[in-house]
Amino acid sequence: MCLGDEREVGFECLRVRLEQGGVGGVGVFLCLRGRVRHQEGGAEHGCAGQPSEEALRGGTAADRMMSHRIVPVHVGRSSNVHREHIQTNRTLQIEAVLRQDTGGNPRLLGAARASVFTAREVVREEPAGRLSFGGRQSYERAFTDSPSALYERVLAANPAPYAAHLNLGRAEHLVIVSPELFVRSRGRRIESAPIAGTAARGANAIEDFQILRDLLLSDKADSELVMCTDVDRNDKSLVCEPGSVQVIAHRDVETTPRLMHTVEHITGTLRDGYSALDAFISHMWAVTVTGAPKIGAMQFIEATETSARGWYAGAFGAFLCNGDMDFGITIRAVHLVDGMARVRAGNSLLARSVTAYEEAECALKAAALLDAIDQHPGGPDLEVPPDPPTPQGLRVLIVDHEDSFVHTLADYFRRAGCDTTTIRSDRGTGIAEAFLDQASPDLIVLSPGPGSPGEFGTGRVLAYATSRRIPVFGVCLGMQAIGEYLGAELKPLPAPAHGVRSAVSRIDASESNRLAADGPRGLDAAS
Ligand SMILES: C=C(O[C@@H]1C=C(C(=O)O)C=C[C@H]1O)C(=O)O
Repeated sequence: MCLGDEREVGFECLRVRLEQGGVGGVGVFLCLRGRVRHQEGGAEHGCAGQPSEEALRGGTAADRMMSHRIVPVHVGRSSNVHREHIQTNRTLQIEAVLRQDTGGNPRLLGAARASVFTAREVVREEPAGRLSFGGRQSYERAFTDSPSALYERVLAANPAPYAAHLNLGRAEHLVIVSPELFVRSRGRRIESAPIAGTAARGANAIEDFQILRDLLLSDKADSELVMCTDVDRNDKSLVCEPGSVQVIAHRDVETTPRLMHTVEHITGTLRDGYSALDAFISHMWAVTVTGAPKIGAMQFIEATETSARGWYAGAFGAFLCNGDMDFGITIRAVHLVDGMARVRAGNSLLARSVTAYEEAECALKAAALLDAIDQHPGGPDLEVPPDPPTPQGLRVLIVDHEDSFVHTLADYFRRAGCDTTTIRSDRGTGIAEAFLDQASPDLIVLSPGPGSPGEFGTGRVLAYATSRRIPVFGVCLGMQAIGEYLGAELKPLPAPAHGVRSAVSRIDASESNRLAADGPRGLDAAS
């Protein structure tokens, strides 16, 4: 299928091919260009169909196998969808915007012109409460690797619900790991899931939680998503039964290994006379990659994006023989052509957007892909920090006082290369000396536990360790046991603190030396 100057012509081509039907195969696999800009001088080619001989000769076997085929199938009847033409609006002249943005700096105005991020200056002109889309950040690298090898690397690092390696012919490839559903249908039910609101994942679950909390509390992310939802509901109302359009999830959270997003899920039931293809057309182009209100946002894109989007922000997926369809949005995609790998990224912009943040967000979205490109055999080596030296073979005996951190503790010691044994301490009697002799530990770790040390006969283990000069490390109840053994008095806290989150503060070296010199008597055992 070719989308040329007129989208309608393109869709009629598609419709004709779909309605030919009757040819074997499972469905029509499509990848649509995400351009909203008209191309002077005629139609574009190579969006689908058989790849050229030239393309088939190049690349690995896997690259060649990824060549896609169009198989006509029947998916439904003709469209009644009302279509609107996109008017080209060039009142905001790109050059003027760039000059304003760069203050006429020739370095920025020169070769980097196409990647200068001008969104804020332009958006500032926009009425508040309007969502525009900045799809202008483009990153590129020389690329000589195999496209299928890149796909495997990218996918392994970024598992995604909409992933594909498409051989587009003429040695042009797309590698896509998109998190975003464009629109899908199952029978009469259609569904989309606009994403707006992005943050980098934290280093661990605790950081993730804080980042997620900030994202959910972000007014800006909320406004972006709500505006997207309004447009998406509007898209659905064009083809759905009255009253059937529903937001079934609001600001749901979806994560990829490097990012977290807030997402809506919106469903509707197709009206009689409309097919999956109508649903596809009515959602074009997805609000999350254009903006709101849609037509004005597309005019903004026309006027301000300095290069045509090409495949970026289009859609890829399949129309199936049973009339269903499932399409993802072509974002998080690497476009491979002419020995270059290009990654484009964009984001939602509001009048209150701050350029630096938006720029950083684009870079963040592209980073996982760029890292995978850079890892190719001829690319720069990834810096892998050497493992810290680990004390091999130290025998650690962990005395278990019925606590829920015992095996976590053991895991820490194992990670450090220790040979770890865990033994449950009998209540009242502790650990038999014969066992301690047999274990012959280099370190004894007294675990946390409920109650007080005396209940576990910890004194017996400590006496054993002292007599043989074996170091002891105590955690919580274990530490209290050491304190009590050395004569400290234990007092209960005013209120139970088990399982309650509390701040941990770091004390400096002089403070810890003072505490050590004062001995455990100076400590409130509960602190
Ligand atoms: C357009 C992109 O991302 C879109 C914009 C998002 C946002 O503004 O937070 C999130 C996901 C996508 O809908 C992209 O990755 O290039």
